[in-house]
Amino acid sequence: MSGIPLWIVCPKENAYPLLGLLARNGIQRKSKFCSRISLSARISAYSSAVANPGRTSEERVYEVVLKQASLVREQKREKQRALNLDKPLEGDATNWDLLNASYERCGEVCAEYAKTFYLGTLLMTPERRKAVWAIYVWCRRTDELVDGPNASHITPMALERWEKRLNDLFEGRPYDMYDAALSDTVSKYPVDIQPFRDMIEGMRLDLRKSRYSNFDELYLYCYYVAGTVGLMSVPVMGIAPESTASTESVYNAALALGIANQLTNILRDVGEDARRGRIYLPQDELAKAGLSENDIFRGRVTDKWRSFMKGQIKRARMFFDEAEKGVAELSSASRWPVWASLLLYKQILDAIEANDYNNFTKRAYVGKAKKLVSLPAAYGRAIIGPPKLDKMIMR
Ligand SMILES: CC(C)=CCC/C(C)=C/CC/C(C)=C/CC/C(C)=C/[C@@H]1[C@@H](COP(=O)(O)OP(=O)(O)O)[C@]1(C)CC/C=C(\C)CC/C=C(\C)CCC=C(C)C
Ligand SMILES: [Mn+2]
Repeated sequence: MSGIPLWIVCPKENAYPLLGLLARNGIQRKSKFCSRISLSARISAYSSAVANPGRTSEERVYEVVLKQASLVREQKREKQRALNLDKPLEGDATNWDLLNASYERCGEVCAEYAKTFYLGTLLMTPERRKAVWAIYVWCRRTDELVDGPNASHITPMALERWEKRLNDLFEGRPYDMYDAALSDTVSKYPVDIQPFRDMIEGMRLDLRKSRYSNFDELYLYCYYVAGTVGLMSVPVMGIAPESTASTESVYNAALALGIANQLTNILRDVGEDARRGRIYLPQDELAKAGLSENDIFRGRVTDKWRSFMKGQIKRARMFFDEAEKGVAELSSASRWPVWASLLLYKQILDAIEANDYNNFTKRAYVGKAKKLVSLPAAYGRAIIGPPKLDKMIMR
């Protein structure tokens, strides 16, 4: 990534496995009148046999959702701290200038790599916007480790050093100016380190694994590399004060958006990934559809392939649907960028269909005109806030 130094030092201290078993899902109002069918129940119709006889990946990931949600509730109770969020940074003038310069650099990187998203962040309060930029840059740098120009030199040891560096910045010892911005952000917002560690775990997975036996394995990968982004972002973007949804259910929607985006990314990039020897699609589902690895490497669009792709697209859309239920619960200024990115990414699925499911040699992309139309559409949705509890009860 241009302009971002990727040197990393120090050995790893600890890895952090996912733990836990819990029930979940749907936007749960803080009312007993509203219940929903769980996402997992509906998704399982599209996920063939789950290989893991114990907990599913979804159950394991939900532990992280609950932990993050409880951190947010804890912080809500610390009223004074919450009041400080939009106050100027503390410390002497030099530190303050340096920190501001760090945040500005994060904003520049964000503007360069994700223009639409950057524009959306300009609607947020200055403090929230800077914090989202800092998270964006850390995610981008982490992704660049395994996906960027230096990716062939990246070893598990380099990822260990990156994780050590993450631990240090969470403890207030940043290595460089981008880290300094994130270090400041995580000291001010109730952001847990777990999703950050898990994203690094996703990069480790990318180094050692190029096949996924079933959807359960793929789900975990999608959580690591993208669901984590949702969990990192919500504490900063904030939940609307008038929201009656439970914190967990908003985090669940955020997780669903990350999963939906990553599934879409995988469906878009089937050909490109195959050329790198990677097949992210669940092997058991491919076999069930009568498709072999060679069919993918040869890249022929057959009826079997079309029918397989229809099922995959349907599942990705279910995750988008789940995510959509949560966007209205976010703080008003954060809804627009989230809607914009959701609508834009979801249209990649339409583009795959429009390409007659040829995701081997044709890249599905959303043209400028469609992008432009999506922005006011996103704005229209963003002005709708959380449903009122009395209306929910009457339904
Ligand atoms: C508003 C908004 C989108 C906020 C998120 C900002 C943020 C911190 C983004 C970081 C993204 C990033 C650099 C992730 C690193 C891993 C990665 C590249 C994941 C893939 C993204 C797409 O990138 P791209 O198309 O460039 O992929 P290639 O590198 O070219 O292959 C991902 C597919 C996933 C990114 C995941 C999200 C953007 C999830 C966003 C979820 C929320 C913001 C939660 C919203 C809240 C509710 C309640 C729905
Ligand atoms: Mn990538």
